[in-house]
Parts: sequence; C-alpha cells; structure tokens
Amino acid sequence: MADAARKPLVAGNWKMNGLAASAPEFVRIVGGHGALKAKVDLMVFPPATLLTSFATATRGSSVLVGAQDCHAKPSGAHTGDISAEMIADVGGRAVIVGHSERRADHGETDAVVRAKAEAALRAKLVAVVCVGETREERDAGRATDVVGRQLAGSLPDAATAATVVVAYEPVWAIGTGLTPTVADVAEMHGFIRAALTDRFGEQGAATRVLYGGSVKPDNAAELLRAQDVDGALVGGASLKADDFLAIARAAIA
Ligand SMILES: O=C[C@H](O)COP(=O)(O)O
Repeated sequence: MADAARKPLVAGNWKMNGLAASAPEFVRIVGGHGALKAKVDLMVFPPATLLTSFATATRGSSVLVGAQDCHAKPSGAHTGDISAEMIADVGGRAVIVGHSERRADHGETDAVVRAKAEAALRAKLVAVVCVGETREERDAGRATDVVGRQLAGSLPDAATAATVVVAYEPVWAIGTGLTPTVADVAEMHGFIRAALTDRFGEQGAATRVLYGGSVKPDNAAELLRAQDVDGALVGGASLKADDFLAIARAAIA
C-alpha cells in the first residue's frame, strides 16, 4: 500500500509488441477513464515505432506516454538508438532505463543505466529505473545485496521524487506467471525505501517504488496492497486495455 503522500502509478511496458493500429483503440479505452486520473497516474511505454502515435493519441487525456530505453547522449552517430531529447520532442514524458531485458540482452551495467537516467533528467523526462535479482541470486540469499548495488549504481545523484520512479522487478517473475509472496515484496520494497531515504532524504521517502513481474488483474490487488508498493510496472497484461484498467483500479482499491 502506497503512503498517502505518494500517488499510485500504474505503467504499461509493451516491450516489442504493437503495430500501428494499436494506439487508437488502447487510448480510446484507457484514456476514456478520466475518473481514475485523480487517484492513479497512468503511463504507457509503447515500442519506439509507436511513440509518436501514442503521444498524439493521448494528448489531453490522463495517460502519459514514454519510451522503453534511451541513449545517454543527446544526438550523434549511434545507429538504432534514440535519445531522451528525441523522446521529449515527440511528446514522451518518461523513459524506462535498466530494464532487466536491456541489462541481459544488451549488457547494460549500472553505470550505463545511470548515464541513461541522467540523460532522462537532462531532457526533463521521468526516469523509471528498474532493478531486480535473478532466481539464482535470490536462492543464494543475495537479493537485497544485488538490488542495493543496482540502486547505488543506477540512480543519479540528482534524483528527486518528481523525476525518478524505481521499479522492482525480480527477473524470475517477469513473464513467467510466478510472483514473490506479498511478504517478500513488502520486505524488498521496505529495503528499497530505506536505501532511497538514506541517500535522498525526504525526496527518497517520497519517491514511488513500483512492483513488476507477472502482475495481472487477478493478483494485482494483493501485490499492490503490500507495504511500500506504490503501483505496478506491467508487461503482458498491459497489452489489453481492459486488463490494464483493472490493474489500475486495483492499485487504488
Ligand atoms: O516491464 C514489465 C515487466 O518486465 C513485467 O512484465 P510481465 O508483466 O509480462 O511479467
């Protein structure tokens, strides 16, 4: 359960899914639910190919649009990459950095993730910084060590509650249908909250920490009620607007 001072946030990460026809339908259903706006922030992170159409379609609605990654530099010879400034230019308001799929597939280190988060702040985007342990790391009793190291290395010194969101996503829970127990979620979120408060003081205490990993409409209420959970970063279930909305409602139940 989020502290009353931290407005819940439910974010949908579409990963490498979605074609041109996807934006209008999703925005029609999700954007139409203005009643949720006062109680929960909604963000959607489509693939880069759909960023412009989502940003255009959500203009004036309660849904903010972001990108799934950015380069650390503002421009240059980096084939295939997009910069934080380019995301902002087309109406993006946020960017995910350090998702475990980027860390694993593209060898992104904490230093790389931190540079990307700094780029996001430079471009006035909210940085959603992802952390999380693997199954092996959890089984070895190293989950908090790993997450603590990722937080220390990935978050910019200039992070504030308004500019950074932390997403805790145990790697073994992503796309598997497996989730940690509510007690394990609460324990890790408490650990993250303490680390944020130690480093950033009041800003750390006010920074939102999302849970991600196999969040679905039928388990969202239980997971999001855990202490220090301020919302969810949702993968697969965010592709269906109705499921995404059900999770958003669960976040404020
Ligand atoms: O960014 C989202 C997460 O990786 C969770 O994905 P999932 O909900 O499909 O498990």
